[in-house]
Amino acid sequence: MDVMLHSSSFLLPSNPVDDTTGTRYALIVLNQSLPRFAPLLWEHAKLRLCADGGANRIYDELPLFFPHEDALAIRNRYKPDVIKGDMDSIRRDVLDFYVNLGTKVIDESQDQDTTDLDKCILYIRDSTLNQESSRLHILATGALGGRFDHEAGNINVLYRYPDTRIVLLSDDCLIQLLPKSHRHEIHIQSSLEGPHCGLIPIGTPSAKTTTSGLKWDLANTEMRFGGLISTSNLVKEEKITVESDSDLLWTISIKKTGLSIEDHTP
Ligand SMILES: Nc1ncnc2c1ncn2[C@@H]1O[C@H](COP(=O)(O)OP(=O)(O)OP(=O)(O)O)[C@@H](O)[C@H]1O
Ligand SMILES: Cc1ncc(C[n+]2csc(CCO)c2C)c(N)n1
Repeated sequence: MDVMLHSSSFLLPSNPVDDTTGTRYALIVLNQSLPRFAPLLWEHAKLRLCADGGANRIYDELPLFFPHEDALAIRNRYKPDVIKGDMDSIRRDVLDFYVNLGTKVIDESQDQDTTDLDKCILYIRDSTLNQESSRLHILATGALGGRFDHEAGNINVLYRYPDTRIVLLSDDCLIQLLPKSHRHEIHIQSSLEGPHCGLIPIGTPSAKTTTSGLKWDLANTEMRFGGLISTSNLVKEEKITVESDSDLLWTISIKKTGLSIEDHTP
């Protein structure tokens, strides 16, 4: 079984690991408050999308990260490549502003069966930047800590596209899928993330999960809702390994320190 490597090095101001592994990112801004590390993710990303009302967040909140600079200059500098969704949340003034800047707008108001996040994932998967030899890793901000139906829809996207590397982010934590098809090695950026973490068998129960590097490791342990699931676990080592007979969600806390704008402004 192949090993899949995971690292939250996209949270690092400079990206030495990704410079060597060549990982390329696409960013999706959802319609919730921007996390404090939004400018950093923006700079790392090769492709930047706003899901419908996410564009309002870029317009309204990005200038607040740069209180000493002109708001218009910031809005011009942080231009999304694409705004996609059912367009029921983006404001008219915001839409007009980005259309004038040359952002591509894709109105899919006819599709009321998939979420705006879904629509953005499909755009990235079909993008010419998403080459077979080097797939884009997708980071989605504002995915957690809001309305529960939206959160569940966001998590469902991880299961809809299990072959696409997607990380859901909030200010406080991140979530990603660990497909059962691989063994997983998670390299912990201990200055930026942890120690709280969890392994959650949300889609289907797991008869056997085995881990190393956690305070409460699992050894061929069963996990299921209604029984044991691994919440409030703690990272003990720099490398965590996970092997399971089910797809699992991995979640880890993001530290409050070391990720503010002052720490990375070029
Ligand atoms: N409170 C929230 N919690 C988590 N994710 C959210 C929340 N609000 C929005 N999102 C995410 O941002 C995307 C765009 O948000 P937007 O508000 O434009 O959606 P929407 O389709 O208008 O939602 P709705 O009509 O259900 O309120 C959503 O598809 C969802 O992925
Ligand atoms: C069973 C079922 N439940 C809810 C919706 C509604 N819905 C799901 S995604 C979406 C788009 C949000 O931007 C909307 C309105 C549906 N179509 N089918």
